[in-house]
Amino acid sequence: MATHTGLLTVQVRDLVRRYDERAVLDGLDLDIEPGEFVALLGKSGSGKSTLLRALAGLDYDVDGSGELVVPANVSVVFQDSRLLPWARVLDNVVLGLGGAEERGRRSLDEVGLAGREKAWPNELSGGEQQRVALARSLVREPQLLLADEPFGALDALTRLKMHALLRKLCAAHQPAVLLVTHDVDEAIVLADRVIVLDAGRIVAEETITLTGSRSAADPEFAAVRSRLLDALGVSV
Ligand SMILES: Nc1ncnc2c1ncn2[C@@H]1O[C@H](COP(=O)(O)OP(=O)(O)OP(=O)(O)O)[C@@H](O)[C@H]1O
Repeated sequence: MATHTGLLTVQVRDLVRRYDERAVLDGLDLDIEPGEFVALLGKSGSGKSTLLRALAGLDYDVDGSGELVVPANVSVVFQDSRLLPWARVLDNVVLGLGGAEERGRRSLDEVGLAGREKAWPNELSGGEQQRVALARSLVREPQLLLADEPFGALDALTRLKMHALLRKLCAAHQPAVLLVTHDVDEAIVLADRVIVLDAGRIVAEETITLTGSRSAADPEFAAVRSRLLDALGVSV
């Protein structure tokens, strides 16, 4: 059930989610403030997508318990764009929002796709399709944006462009964000706070105080990366 608190955008207390009696989330606590960008790292199978699905309300049939407060207006972006292949780009963006064509056009302009309104999804590159998915999410002005490895399938150069775009969009729309990623550098570049999930709980947290373009060459960047890799059990 979705509830809006006004104080915190997300409030998770003692969240448990089980598959076949195995606790994948094991008493997890998490707060996200309005407009805060949180990146979630964790080994494969640590429960990142399970947490995201719980926040998105997409796991109503899963066994578990705990307190979960999320806003009413949540958008989700996945690794694949999940556009409807039989609907043109603009129609995908405004799907279900009667009479929102002008807003949809503005959203497409914001993601750099002005002029592509009438294109079919399969006429776009993977990166362009993810831009449409972002436009579709943000045109709804969500209080919370959940993103599950949204750039995971893109090449390195396109990823960098998408990082810049996402930062710009978040500055303009100011949703709270929970971004699941495997990429430690992506987490540091984008987030206000990076958390690490292990064995169903948050085991490490870094508040990112780097300013400007957040260069990996910055010694502070390297120090944060090293602590996060440590928490992930990766020795370098
Ligand atoms: N529907 C399901 N039925 C049974 N087990 C599941 C189901 N969904 C997830 N799991 C299990 O829960 C655990 C956590 O899965 P989850 O997808 O949340 O991990 P993840 O951290 O997102 O992994 P990855 O980084 O590989 O995407 C895994 O062991 C997975 O096999």
